[in-house]
Amino acid sequence: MTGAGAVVETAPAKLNLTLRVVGRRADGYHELESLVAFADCGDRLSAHPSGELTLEVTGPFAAALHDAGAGNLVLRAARLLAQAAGVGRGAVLTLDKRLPVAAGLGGGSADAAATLRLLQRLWSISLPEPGLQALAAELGADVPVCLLGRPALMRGVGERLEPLPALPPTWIVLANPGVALGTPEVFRARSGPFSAAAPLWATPPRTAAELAGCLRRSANDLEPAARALRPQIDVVLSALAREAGCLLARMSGSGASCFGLFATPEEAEAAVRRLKAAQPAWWVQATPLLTGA
Ligand SMILES: C[C@](O)(CO)[C@H](O)COP(=O)(O)OP(=O)(O)OC[C@H]1O[C@@H](n2ccc(N)nc2=O)[C@H](O)[C@@H]1O
Ligand SMILES: Nc1ncnc2c1ncn2[C@@H]1O[C@H](COP(=O)(O)OP(=O)(O)OP(=O)(O)O)[C@@H](O)[C@H]1O
Repeated sequence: MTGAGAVVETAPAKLNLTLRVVGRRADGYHELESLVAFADCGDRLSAHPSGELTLEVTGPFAAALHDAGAGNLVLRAARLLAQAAGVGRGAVLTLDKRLPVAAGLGGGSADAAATLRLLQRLWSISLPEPGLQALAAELGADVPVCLLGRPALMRGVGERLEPLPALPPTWIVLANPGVALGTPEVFRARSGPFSAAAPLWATPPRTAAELAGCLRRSANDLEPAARALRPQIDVVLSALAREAGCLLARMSGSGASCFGLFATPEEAEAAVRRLKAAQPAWWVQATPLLTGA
């Protein structure tokens, strides 16, 4: 329930459909080339007008979020926006945490981006797009793409975004084995040569099967390091790949969440039923891909 004057935003899960690590900057951050898209499931954020800035976290993954205080990305985004826009007001914020935490689905980044959108509405302000994107980049590498919120080719450390034409209708099964994995740990553990940048496709894919075919030409370069740190990822990937109709199984971001690509909701939902029965402790969801159409 949201009361009078409340505004609501969704914070969709981010998927790295491909992720190439193409270099490393002098400051230690890695240069990436990643096809990013979003799933139609995520956290929910609501806000009421108030003089103070407060945050309450609810939902299935509230307890997994160790920092619901000042360090939370929602409050950091709110303070940054208020400062940049010269706003003296606050908000009573409620975050319904439905995405697993430290899971490769960009939950915190999606929440930060949703906060920027939500509070602009609540405070009746509209920052110019470049200024807003700069605030997003200050909050985290994945926040700019979450602010864009549509399929995009992400380069640099996440600040160079090329919006893409709509992707074909596709169903996603998300699976997380219930083990957290921190992004810095995975980047530290990555070894081996950097990938070369590569074109995504000659012509945009028209079906889920064609999309899977294009994605197969790239990988998630963070997968080997993440799998070595959390062997449960191997179990998730092979379980997804065995499901009837699964066109591609891959890890998202720095893990440990993985996704399977399906052409139909029936196949995706049947896979979820079987995976939940076999692995009751996993978080498993079927959801459409947000195609950007
Ligand atoms: C792996 C991805 O999720 C792919 O979309 C992102 O690159 C990570 O995005 P994020 O979680 O928003 O990352 P940040 O919170 O900015 O960075 C966390 C840490 O990950 C490492 N990091 C992050 C991004 C990047 N391109 N290179 C890095 O080496 C850095 O050690 C950094 O201190
Ligand atoms: N609102 C938030 N939601 C989730 N995590 C948050 C939030 N605010 C701060 N954090 C912190 O951010 C860290 C990363 O959490 P998040 O769920 O965004 O990871 P992730 O899904 O692996 O992100 P990415 O895909 O961007 O690497 C955690 O250590 C978490 O405590």
